[in-house]
Parts: sequence; structure tokens; C-alpha cells
Amino acid sequence: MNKDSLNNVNVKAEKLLVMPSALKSALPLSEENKTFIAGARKTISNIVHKKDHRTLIISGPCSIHDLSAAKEYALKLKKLQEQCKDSVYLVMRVYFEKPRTTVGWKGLINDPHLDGSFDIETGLLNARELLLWLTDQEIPIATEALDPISPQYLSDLISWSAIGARTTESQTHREMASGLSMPIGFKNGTDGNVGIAVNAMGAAESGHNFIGINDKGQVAIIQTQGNPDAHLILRGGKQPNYQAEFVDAAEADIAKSGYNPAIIVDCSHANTNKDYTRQPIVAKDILEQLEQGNRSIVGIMLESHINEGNQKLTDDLSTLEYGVSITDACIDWAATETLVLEFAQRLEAVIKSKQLNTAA
Ligand SMILES: O=C[C@H](O)[C@H](O)COP(=O)(O)O
Ligand SMILES: C=C(OP(=O)(O)O)C(=O)O
Repeated sequence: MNKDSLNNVNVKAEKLLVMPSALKSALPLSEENKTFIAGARKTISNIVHKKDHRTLIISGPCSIHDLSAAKEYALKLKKLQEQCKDSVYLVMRVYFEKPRTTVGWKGLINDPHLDGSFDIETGLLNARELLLWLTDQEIPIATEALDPISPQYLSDLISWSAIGARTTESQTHREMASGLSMPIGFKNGTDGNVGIAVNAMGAAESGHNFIGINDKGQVAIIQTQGNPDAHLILRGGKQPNYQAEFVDAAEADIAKSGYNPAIIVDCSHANTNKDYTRQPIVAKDILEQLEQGNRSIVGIMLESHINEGNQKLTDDLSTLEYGVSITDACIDWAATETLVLEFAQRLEAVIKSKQLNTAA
């Protein structure tokens, strides 16, 4: 590293990382898995464009920190998908990158050993291995696209992505979203500003030219054609924004801007004032809006884990409880199952009564 009085003044060290193409060659996707992921992306795109009237439910831990627990959760979700497939499309929330308000553990890629050793190469490897395992089980995967470089390593395995509340207004993230290969949801800002997410939808649907990296890890000028499947995620702000008056106002804002009024409601975060036990209350309200004829809500998101609540990450990893979030608090599996089954059952009635399509 070139470090002197003018260059890299605040940089302590640098280390080369495996090339994206090398990681992908070491952990490749099979042809069957490619077909599965292309199908999952198409299904989600059809839901976003209301050609498929099932509702998307994105459910999973706030963050992945334990690969075994993630696999156990995934198998439960897979079984549940079978039971609700006529009205719901279940996608697992597999979040490896956490945006922090100030500082804190930034996720499995950044610090896979949870000890401040920042073994990012192992983090990417573990993440790709888990994504491959989940895809082998035919579980569609949702994640947050936070780091603008990591998609080169992992995004072939992802069927839905979010841009988070802290980055929706960032040009870098809008440019990245314009080139991502899967449907992309933009969260409203942490203060509740929906306008920035609507602007982001327009930015992401346009083509851009920007500096990025390619598959070989080379710095490149990336030219994108725009992402046709951008949508809005309501996550609350200074106050919750899942209620019909806010959903209707957001729908009107999107339509006025000329974009597809497709909305996912995040049943967690500021929509619960960070009280995880309120997630079923938010989900029930959305269900009622759908029953009353709402056509803009295409999905909900749940922060859910095997066991409820959350726990602090401390230096003593031996005290960590299995299947409990180390970031935001989650509902447990029993609550998730009850919520999803009721949602699916009541939606089935809506779909039947309106004779809507459930497949493209
Ligand atoms: O979803 C997770 C958190 O809400 C987000 O990463 C911010 O976390 P923090 O406020 O604890 O840093
Ligand atoms: C960080 C998240 O959400 P938000 O961007 O809404 O805070 C998240 O969903 O993990």
C-alpha cells in the first residue's frame, strides 16, 4: 500500500481479496439451481407487477450469524411453503450485511467469527456456501444489497433484494440497483420519508454509467439498462406507516410519478416501534387491507427466528443462545407459523372470491 503524508493517511492496512469469479468457480451454481433462481425471480417480478396475485412473504432472521440455525430455520420455512403455496410465495430473509446507526457488528460477511477479526474472505465463502445450500433445498432468497462490491460474489443466488432505509437516498445504491438482476425494493427513510424511496424507484429503473468492479475484480465502467422491478417498502419512520391511510398515500405518490404502485410492508422496524411482539398486529392490518380490496400491497416482511427476542453480542461467544437474533428482535417460529398460515388461508379466500390469477 502506498502510504505517505498525502495518501492513505487514515488507512491502516489493505489485503487483497479473492476474485468474484474465483469464488464462484470454487462454489458454482448447478444448471438446475440456475433454473430455480430464474424461476423465483420471475415469480417475484410477476407478483410485483400483479400478474400473479399471491402475496410475497419475506421471512427470516434480522441477520444470519449462525449457519446451523439458519439451515434449521430454512427447513421449517420450506415445510410451511408447501402448506401455503396457493396464496403466498415465501422467500427467506437471508441478511448478511447490516447497516448500523453508528457502529456495531456489521454482519456475517464483515465479521463471520463474531469477534472483531473481520475475516471477510471467510465471510464471503460462508455466505456463498449457505446460499448454495438453501438453493439446493429450493428456498428462494432475499437479502439487503448494502455493499456495492459484494453482489459480484453472491447476487447470482439472490431472488429479491432490498435497499435499506439508510441508503435509499444514496446515488451509489440507486446505480447498483439499476444493474441488479432481481426485483429490488426501496425502504422509506428512517425518518419516514417515502418520497426518497419513490425517487429511488425512478432512478433504479433508469440506466446509469458508474465506476464499479467486474467479475474479475477489476475496476470498470459499469453501464446498466435499469431494473424494471423496483418497488417500495414501507418500514415506518417517526411513526408507523403500515395503516391504510399511509399505504394509500404512498400508492398515490408512486402512481403520480408514473411508476408501478407496488408496495411491500415491513412488519418490523419502525412499524412496530421495534417491539417485535407487534409484528402480528401489523400483518393482520395488512391482511384486512387486502381483504378490503387493496391492490398495491404485494408483500410483507417479517423478522423471525427460531426463538423470540434478541441477545447482546459480547466477547464471550459461549453464552450465545441458539436461534436467537444478535441484531433486531424477532418473533419465534411458532408465532411465524401461526401468522403465515392465517395470512395464507384468508388470502386464498380473497383470491378465490375475486378469481385472480396465481401464476403468470
Ligand atoms: O435491521 C437492523 C437494524 O435496525 C439496523 O441494522 C440498525 O441497527 P442499529 O440501530 O442497532 O445500528
Ligand atoms: C436494516 C434493515 O432495515 P431498515 O433499512 O428498514 O432499517 C433490515 O431490514 O435489516
